[in-house]
Amino acid sequence: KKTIEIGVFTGYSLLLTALTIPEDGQSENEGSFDYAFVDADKDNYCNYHERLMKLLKVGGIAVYDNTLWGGTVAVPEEQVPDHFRGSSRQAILDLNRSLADDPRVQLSHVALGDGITICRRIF
Ligand SMILES: C[S@@+](CC[C@H](N)C(=O)[O-])C[C@H]1O[C@@H](n2cnc3c(N)ncnc32)[C@H](O)[C@@H]1O
Repeated sequence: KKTIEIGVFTGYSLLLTALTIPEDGQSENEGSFDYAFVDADKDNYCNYHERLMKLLKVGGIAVYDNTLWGGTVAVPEEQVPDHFRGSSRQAILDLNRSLADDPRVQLSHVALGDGITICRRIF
């Protein structure tokens, strides 16, 4: 019912969320969000994750977009095309590693679009 989105742009993904939440859905407060969708500046994904671990309730879901980064997260460094290189790709690699090591969440990676990672806060 309570959702937050970081990186709204056209509002396309936010609209999908808005159409899905119940009529009495709303947005605010620490430890109380059911759902978060993150599709903003990749350099801050790890920071957003730390904030969301406080904002989400236990059992709440955070979804991170672009976690395949064009598939280059699974490509040897020397084979990554130049236009995929840079701080954003490094930030996605850092996020993927830190989520895999994060005992606060259960993870599911979905190879949909540019990759989404679904995290459920478990404590
Ligand atoms: C890829 S777009 C998001 C697309 C959106 N999910 C949609 O369905 O249209 C990324 C958005 O993140 C925003 N953004 C970038 N850095 C941000 C920041 N530090 N804080 C909040 N939003 C940010 C950009 O302005 C842009 O609107």
